[in-house]
Amino acid sequence: MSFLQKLASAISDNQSCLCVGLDPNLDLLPTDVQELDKSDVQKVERFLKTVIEVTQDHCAAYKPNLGFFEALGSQGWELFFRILDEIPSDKIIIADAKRGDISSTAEHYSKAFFEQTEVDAITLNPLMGFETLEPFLADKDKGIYTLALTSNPGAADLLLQKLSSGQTISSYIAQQLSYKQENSEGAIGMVVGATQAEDLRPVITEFSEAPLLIPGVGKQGGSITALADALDDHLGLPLINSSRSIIYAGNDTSHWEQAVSESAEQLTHQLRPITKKYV
Ligand SMILES: O=C(O)c1cc(=O)[nH]c(=O)n1[C@@H]1O[C@H](COP(=O)(O)O)[C@@H](O)[C@H]1O
Repeated sequence: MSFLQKLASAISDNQSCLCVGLDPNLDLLPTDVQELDKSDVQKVERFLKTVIEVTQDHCAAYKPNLGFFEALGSQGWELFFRILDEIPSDKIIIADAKRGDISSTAEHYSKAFFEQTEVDAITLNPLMGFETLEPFLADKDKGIYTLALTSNPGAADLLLQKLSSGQTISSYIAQQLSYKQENSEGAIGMVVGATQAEDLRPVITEFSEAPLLIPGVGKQGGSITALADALDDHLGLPLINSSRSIIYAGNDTSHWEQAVSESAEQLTHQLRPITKKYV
């Protein structure tokens, strides 16, 4: 099944465009997990397995962020593989790795993620130029999400700067990606921040069929209403990511698993005006 077919099925089967971000921070684990008589890696494993178990009825995708696994050392990398095995096979899995390097290195990043793991997609940084994306685009069963307009304040430092044409760098990236998609097997998507709703439209208009990965709702404060408005004419399927507001939702309660499940369910419900446009 192609990446785009799998993405469409994952969203329609779950009636949800929610992507649960797996960002395991040792300092934020629920108290009863922190108090387990186990190693840090074992605690994180227990935590993430439970998060996946209690959220899988309410989401279309999971996005493990490699930084949080790499911070646990070599065992963290092994844990990443075990966590991938826990994710149901009908979910989209996005490795949030934000890689980007010269082509010969990119070929190895592509092998590392697309041949050695079961992920469906990877996040990429296009700063080194568009040819660096090519090694990830040979297979129609795989997708890339390229940073286009990030959710953080620093998006203003570069991505929202204007070129002499008057176009922002974000819009230019989107335009170039749409040209690249014409000659690529793999699916090209874009990362755009929910916190940037007012600047989103000119960017996504340049590539209206792009699947979107949209972080920034929840802890970063992006508005779902403003996002729904900005996505009004967009054709590509969106995945809306939230990490901390879901996976640490239960930290102040004794039944944290239930709070995690409820927060995923609630966000899926809040995203309904967006989801129903696409299913
Ligand atoms: O590529 C990403 O996923 C990403 C891009 C971006 O512009 N902003 C952004 O927050 N992210 C990631 O999305 C997640 C957001 O986490 P929360 O703010 O906890 O929902 C983190 O894993 C970030 O690294």
